[in-house]
Amino acid sequence: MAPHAEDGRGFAGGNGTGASTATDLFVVNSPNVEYTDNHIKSKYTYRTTSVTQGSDGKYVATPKETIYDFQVDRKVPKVGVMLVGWGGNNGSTVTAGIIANRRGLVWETREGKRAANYYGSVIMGSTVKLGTDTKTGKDINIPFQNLLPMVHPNDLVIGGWDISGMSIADAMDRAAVLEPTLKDLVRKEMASMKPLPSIYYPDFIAANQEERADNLIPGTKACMAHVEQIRKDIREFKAANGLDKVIVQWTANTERFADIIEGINDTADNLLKAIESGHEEVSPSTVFAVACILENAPFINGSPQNTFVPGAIQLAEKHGSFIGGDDFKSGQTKMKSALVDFLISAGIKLTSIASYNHLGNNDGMNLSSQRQFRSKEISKSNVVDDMVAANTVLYKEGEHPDHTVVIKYMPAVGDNKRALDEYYAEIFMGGHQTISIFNVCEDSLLASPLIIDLVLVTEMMTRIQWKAHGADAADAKYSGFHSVLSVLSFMLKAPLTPPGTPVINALAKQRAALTNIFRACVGLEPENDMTLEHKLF
Ligand SMILES: NC(=O)c1ccc[n+]([C@@H]2O[C@H](COP(=O)([O-])OP(=O)(O)OC[C@H]3O[C@@H](n4cnc5c(N)ncnc54)[C@H](O)[C@@H]3O)[C@@H](O)[C@H]2O)c1
Ligand SMILES: O=P([O-])([O-])O[C@@H]1[C@@H](O)[C@H](O)[C@@H](O)[C@H](O)[C@@H]1O
Repeated sequence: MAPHAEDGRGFAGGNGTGASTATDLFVVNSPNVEYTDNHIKSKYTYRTTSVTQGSDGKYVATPKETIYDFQVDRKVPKVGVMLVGWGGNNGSTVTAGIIANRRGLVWETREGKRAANYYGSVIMGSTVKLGTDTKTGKDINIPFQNLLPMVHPNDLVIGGWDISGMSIADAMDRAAVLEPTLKDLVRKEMASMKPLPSIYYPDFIAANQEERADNLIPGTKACMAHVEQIRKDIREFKAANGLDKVIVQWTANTERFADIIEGINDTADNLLKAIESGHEEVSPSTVFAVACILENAPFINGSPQNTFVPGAIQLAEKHGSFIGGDDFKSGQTKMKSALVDFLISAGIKLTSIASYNHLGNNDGMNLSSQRQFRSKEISKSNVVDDMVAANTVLYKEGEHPDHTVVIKYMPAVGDNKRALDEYYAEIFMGGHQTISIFNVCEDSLLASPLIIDLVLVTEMMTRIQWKAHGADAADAKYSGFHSVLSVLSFMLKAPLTPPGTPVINALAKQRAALTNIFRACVGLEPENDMTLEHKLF
């Protein structure tokens, strides 16, 4: 069958934007779920197990039920996404990809025709189990994008900033990621796309980035004028495109970590004062985060630096703005977060992980600078901590596998990042298992779908509200989720979580959390894979 563009709009109806809504594909038949013109309302019983430990050391496990009311706004808004670093490999590639999907493009390659798709997007390219067919007993799986009334990426309006003034068409050529035949089909549209000037504080990214910095807002350190300019840019982009909301993502270069300094970036008020006073330790990404928080535009950090200093998190909480991060989880780390989960939960004692990769794109060039590499080393190294700590059978308190991360800049391979990993483990009776992986990850083609997923999920979260259910909560008002969107963790290497809450890196758990929170919003139980209906008869 000739390839065709897969935009996942295969269902009739929808909300005018072409995207399907949950009611187009399924309806939940439950006394706990109510559909109105504007909302899906559900009463959801959240079941957990509380554990205490007696003086004898014995655990006591007590099942616990908490009832929530969820409310989902069914109106799919017109959404814009503004990328910081729009002219980069990721920014230009995701832009071309959305245009190609929107237009249903098919292009020639050496292996034959290829059609636009959203492979690599968990929302657009995967399915979730709705339930079991009462007649056949078989699973009924539906596209993830239809679980809730989500924005369709084809409808996203894209813009953004870059310190390089190159048009997005020229940036696409500079990135050298996409086939020439595809580039030719989108070039005209992208040639008219010009990134807005951005802020550039040289000390935060590698010196080798200076030569592309020709599209700048004046000033080389934080100031309120920069915050206000970014806020103005967001407002003007929103107005010019008739948008209902804007989501901002950092896909600009990896910055060095900022020092956390008491009195400077430890609280919201101190951070705002530090920006006003032009403190040199406030990074461009933190300035963007502050601007977005104050403009109530969700801000997602796709890079590993500590953009969200404590003051930024506190400011987001104070304003009820959404933030999320850090660092797209695209290739080597995504594989690691699944493989380590498998090994350790299978009772295999992983004792060392050697992760090496080399790449030749501009990201790699920036990371060839030690301080920027250090940011990436941190985000790539912490991904196993939760899985190790959870298995006290294999690991004593504080014991963990050796873990080395190496990144080398090798221009020749361009965006086709090579990831070489060795996993070494102890197995039964003194044996060892060695797993060696060679993984060519086309960096920007793996990251672009994550940028899309982060927009779609973040936007959906702005339309989900909750309140406690029950008589004593009769006057309770609906609220949004916590400002720090830990639900985004599936797409991120170093998931940011609300202060004091645990970080979950196991990939399967992250996906289950996302799926089951969305299921709860339509009154469906979490997927538990027990399939007792196939065992008890
Ligand atoms: N697979 C992946 O590609 C992947 C995975 C995880 C994280 N990341 C991170 O995503 C980011 C982008 O990756 P990329 O391959 O597109 O890199 P890139 O170097 O091609 O693009 C970064 C862009 O940011 C611009 N820039 C730098 N500082 C800026 C600022 N202050 N304001 C606006 N623009 C600025 C640069 O001019 C460049 O165009 C990097 O930080 C990278 O570490 C990428
Ligand atoms: O996501 P992942 O493949 O583990 O990590 C990748 C690194 O290996 C790579 O060096 C870097 O350039 C990318 O930005 C990305 O962070």
